Amino acid sequence: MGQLIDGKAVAARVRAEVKAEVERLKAERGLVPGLTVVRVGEDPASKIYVNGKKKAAEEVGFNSWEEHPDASITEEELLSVVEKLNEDPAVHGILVQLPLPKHINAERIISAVRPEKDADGFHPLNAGNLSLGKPGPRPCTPYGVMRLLREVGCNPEGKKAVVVGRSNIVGKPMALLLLEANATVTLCHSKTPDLAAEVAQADIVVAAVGVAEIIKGAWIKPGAVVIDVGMNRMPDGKLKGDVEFAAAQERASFITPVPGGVGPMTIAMLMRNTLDAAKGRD
Ligand SMILES: Nc1nc(=O)c2c([nH]1)NC[C@@H]1CN(c3ccc(C(=O)N[C@@H](CCC(=O)O)C(=O)O)cc3)C=[N+]21
Repeated sequence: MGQLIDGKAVAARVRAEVKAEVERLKAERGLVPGLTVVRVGEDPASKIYVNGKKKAAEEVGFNSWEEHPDASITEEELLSVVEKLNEDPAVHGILVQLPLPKHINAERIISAVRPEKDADGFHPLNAGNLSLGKPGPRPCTPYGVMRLLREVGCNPEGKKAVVVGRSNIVGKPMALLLLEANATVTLCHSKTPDLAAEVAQADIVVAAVGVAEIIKGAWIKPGAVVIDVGMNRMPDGKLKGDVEFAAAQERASFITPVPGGVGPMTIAMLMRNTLDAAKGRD
């Protein structure tokens, strides 16, 4: 029976580390990191996340602001909101909450954020730096997954890692981070002919598909570490992951729950990226 990976507890530890560094930054340089979240219109799922972020920012001692324009804002107007934040020296981290309304080209907005202030690690320059193995902000969810692996003593080096899902915000950067950590990485997606056979090879499985319980417990190699990034809202309001949890836990050595696994880490790593932006990276 696999051990639970307590994402809430690890996230609290990350926040405590960030908090200690913020105190030092304040004392030594009189600098308070600032984070602004831009949330366009109303999206109920986004609200939970933004509230979690606000609480975390407060806890670690950041200045934290929210810009909340109406869904009717034009692309040009939103670009000038981003431009204003780019120019504001008190703002070290900018996060533009996705998804954006359909009339706005999200790619254009993300590219408008100054790469140094890109708290999400979504800017093309930062995506490029990740793929080149150069420093820079890392996408918060895969960055958090790497931290969870470390916490349970799972060093990816020499292991077979299978990532399911190839999104630009989770799957692709996840594969790159695991590769950087010297895993042998397979990136699976909707056109993968035999997903079960791929997953069955994996010492580390990262599920980031967005389909409830698509990864069956019986596929898991005994002793594998299973990380579930899925957050699927069921009709009863409960959250379910991408992994068939109980059956997978039978075989795994470690497994993340949903909720309480990867989700809280995403927010904690956002704090880490913002702190690093305020410190100035080299
Ligand atoms: N630019 C941008 N960056 C993001 O990182 C981003 C985004 N847009 N848009 C929305 C998604 C969603 N997201 C979540 C992160 C953590 C939890 C989280 O902490 N979830 C808790 C449970 C929450 C619950 O119970 O509903 C958990 O998994 O334990 C949720 C959602 C970040 N996102």
